[in-house]
Amino acid sequence: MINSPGQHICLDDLLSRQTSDQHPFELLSSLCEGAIAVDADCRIIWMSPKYRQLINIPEDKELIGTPIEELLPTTQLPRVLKSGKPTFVDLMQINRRWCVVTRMPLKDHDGTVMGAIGFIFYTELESLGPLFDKFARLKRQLEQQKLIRPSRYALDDLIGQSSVVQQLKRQARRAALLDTTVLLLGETGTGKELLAQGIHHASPRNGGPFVGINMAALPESLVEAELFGAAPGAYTGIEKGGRKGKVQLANGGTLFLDEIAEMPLAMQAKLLRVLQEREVEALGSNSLEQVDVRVIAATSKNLKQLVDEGEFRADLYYRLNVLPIRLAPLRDRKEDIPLLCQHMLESIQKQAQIPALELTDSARQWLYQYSWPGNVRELHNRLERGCVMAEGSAIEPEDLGAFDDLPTSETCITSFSPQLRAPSLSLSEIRLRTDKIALEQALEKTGGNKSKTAKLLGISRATLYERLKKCQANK
Ligand SMILES: Nc1ncnc2c1ncn2[C@@H]1O[C@H](COP(=O)(O)OP(=O)(O)OP(=O)(O)O)[C@@H](O)[C@H]1O
Repeated sequence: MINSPGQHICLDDLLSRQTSDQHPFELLSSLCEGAIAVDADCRIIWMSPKYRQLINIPEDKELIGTPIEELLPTTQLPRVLKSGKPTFVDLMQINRRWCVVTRMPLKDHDGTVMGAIGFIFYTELESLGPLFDKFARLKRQLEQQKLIRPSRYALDDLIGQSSVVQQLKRQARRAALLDTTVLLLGETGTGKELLAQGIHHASPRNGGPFVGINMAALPESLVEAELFGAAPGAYTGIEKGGRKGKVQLANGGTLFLDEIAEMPLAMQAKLLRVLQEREVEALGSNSLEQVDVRVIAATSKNLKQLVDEGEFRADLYYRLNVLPIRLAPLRDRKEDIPLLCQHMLESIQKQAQIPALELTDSARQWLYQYSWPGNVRELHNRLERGCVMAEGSAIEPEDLGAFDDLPTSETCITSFSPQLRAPSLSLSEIRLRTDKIALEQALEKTGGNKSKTAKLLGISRATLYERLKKCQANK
């Protein structure tokens, strides 16, 4: 999605162009595959005939005044209204069809947002085939390059004010000055790779390469050649002059071995030789090559236990465990969450070029009480999701997926609602009935006001309309 803050359509200018036989919006509509306009309350004020056809609305059905979310629950026009900023070239699914859309705010001469208009430019995405192909090619290249990762981060990029993070940075700075092997221990997503890059960056080796390899991402048959290289003729298809392994590529710098516990036992012996003798023997070669690498290994597993179970070589374990550094899980340093959120939201919004979005108080509270099994990576992913799902100018808990994994409230409701006690009900039927009871009660409380009902239930208006529709369809 691309957007640009300064662009909008001036409603007054548009209306002044009205001729007796042509509505001003129709002029715009002739330029595209369909268009829809809403007022400042998000109610439909106009829809082009082509748009009607696309969403299968009969010509004689009156739509003026209908809240757009009733018709299109996933519409992004409310967001454009709130932010006052356009979004250019976004993909949207309308009636199971992907379309390229552009949305613009409608403003008066004073710059007040009076409404918003959405245009569909392409419904036949085949014409965009070359663009999708290019995207797929770049994605493939990126995935291949994930095996060799340059050092992009310094220790200052490690965000956190908590005493554990401050201590971690001190340990890392000391480790950077020594040239010994470092073993990073921590759950997935705690920042082990980030720390490895930071250590390399702060070390005297920072002029040399940082070569990362993820042992879990390599099929066992490729490990030897990828890691230690292959001599010419070692196997069919090998390059003429042989192939350098990651160990040779890291010469003079740092080799980061991620998920070291996944390294096959036979390869562990070869790695030990690199650590002890500083020499490497390429696959199919009978000569040894001197290398000067500093190894930083990382694991989320209990390596000592793997040693006891015979899954990991004891001698390698002791060689790697010279300087162990443990990274705390996010649930043990929740005081870092606000600062992490601030940095991550800024970077996500800058990268996606979307307007700034705040977290609501309830979203902040949820972030604080959640247990974070996926640690900082999960926090980043949830914030990214929040930026995509949020409909207004703030991110709500449900935009972060707060309720996705929770057992639904039916377990509580069944205890007091006799309608839900029938033993023959399936879980989805119970869920549907629970939703229905909650919706009916909330609508009654708010006198049928949908915005207030959504707020009361802690869901967006789009979700409310979606649930109402589902309940109606399953009456
Ligand atoms: N303290 C931190 N400050 C800023 N970003 C962080 C921090 N910790 C982790 N991240 C970010 O979280 C994501 C995951 O971090 P990283 O890949 O270093 O974790 P990991 O422990 O190596 O995970 P895995 O074991 O699954 O490979 C990355 O995008 C990283 O930049």
